[in-house]
Amino acid sequence: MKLSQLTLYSGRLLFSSLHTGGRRCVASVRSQSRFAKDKMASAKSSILPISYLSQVEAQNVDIDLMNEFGYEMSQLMELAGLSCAVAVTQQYPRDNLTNKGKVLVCCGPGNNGGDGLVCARHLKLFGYSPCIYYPKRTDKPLYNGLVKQCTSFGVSFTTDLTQYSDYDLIIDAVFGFSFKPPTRELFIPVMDMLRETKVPVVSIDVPSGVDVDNGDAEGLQPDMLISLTAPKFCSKLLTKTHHYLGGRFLPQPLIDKYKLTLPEYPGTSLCVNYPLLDKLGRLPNYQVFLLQQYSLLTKEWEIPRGFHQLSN
Ligand SMILES: NC(=O)C1=CN([C@@H]2O[C@H](COP(=O)(O)OP(=O)(O)OC[C@H]3O[C@@H](n4cnc5c(N)ncnc54)[C@H](OP(=O)(O)O)[C@@H]3O)[C@@H](O)[C@H]2O)[C@H](O)CC1
Ligand SMILES: [K+]
Repeated sequence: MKLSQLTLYSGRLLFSSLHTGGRRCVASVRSQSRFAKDKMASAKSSILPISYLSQVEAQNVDIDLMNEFGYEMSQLMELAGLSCAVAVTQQYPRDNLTNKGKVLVCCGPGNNGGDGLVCARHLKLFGYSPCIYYPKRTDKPLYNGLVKQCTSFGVSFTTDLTQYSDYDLIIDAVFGFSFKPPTRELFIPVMDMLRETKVPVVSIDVPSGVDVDNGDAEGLQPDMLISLTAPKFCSKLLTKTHHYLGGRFLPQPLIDKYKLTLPEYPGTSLCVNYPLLDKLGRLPNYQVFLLQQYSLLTKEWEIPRGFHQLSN
């Protein structure tokens, strides 16, 4: 099945041209296609792409959350790490995985690593078998507590990166939005492993090792990215990556202050699956395909909540 053009307009999913091998599919979209043309002829599309944050903005949002809104870092980290664990269960349900959820969680020295420790604990609670690689531990009460919690929950730790192909998934919680290239020596083995492995890699907040503002076309291209609060500019290069937004803790005044356009979280969800755009601001093909499958399956032509309108 080949979809050659898709337009999202006024909250409805409109197919303007669909080529398919199945007659039933052709018939079922024809009336929608006519509807799409009528609508398009009479109206102008509105554009609501997701907002991106620079490195400095992301750091300022963090500071504002704590200084202006009374959050503690441990609260933010708990919500961030939990949303990552939930997103992983949605994208990679445990029972679909060959080793029933063996996950290597690679944690760095900063808060991104802290998110990884929280995520590992929740994955354990969700029935996965996480194992943590944590080469540079931070001796602060927050991190010592997170390590203790993981140990108490029976999460194991490893210093061995050679057996990575035994895992179903690898979580990249090495560096987040404060990373400054180049990568220092201690982290080169884990960065090499993340780039080379064929095991799906899930990056928390940003793909580790890439320039947060400019990205890196040669850098890590994870299979899944969970952006926290809002995606960072570097994620614009990740057009084949499953993308989720997590960290549901932004108060409206901060959304307004940073002029953020973000998808709505459905109901009580802690994360939302949301497409990243390609360089030209279009949906990448696989996301189009998912939307199309959703519509054909459910016969609903409304965009699932969380998918915003995109321009022509
Ligand atoms: N508001 C939110 O969205 C929240 C996000 N959270 C998560 O926090 C990270 C950002 O955390 P931060 O501690 O500021 O930064 P990092 O985790 O990216 O890493 C900083 C540490 O990494 C070291 N570093 C930096 N560059 C390099 C390098 N090239 N090689 C080796 N090590 C490097 C840095 O060392 P310094 O010596 O330079 O200080 C730090 O040790 C965000 O991305 C989210 O994942 C919060 O959990 C909740 C709120
Ligand atoms: K990361």
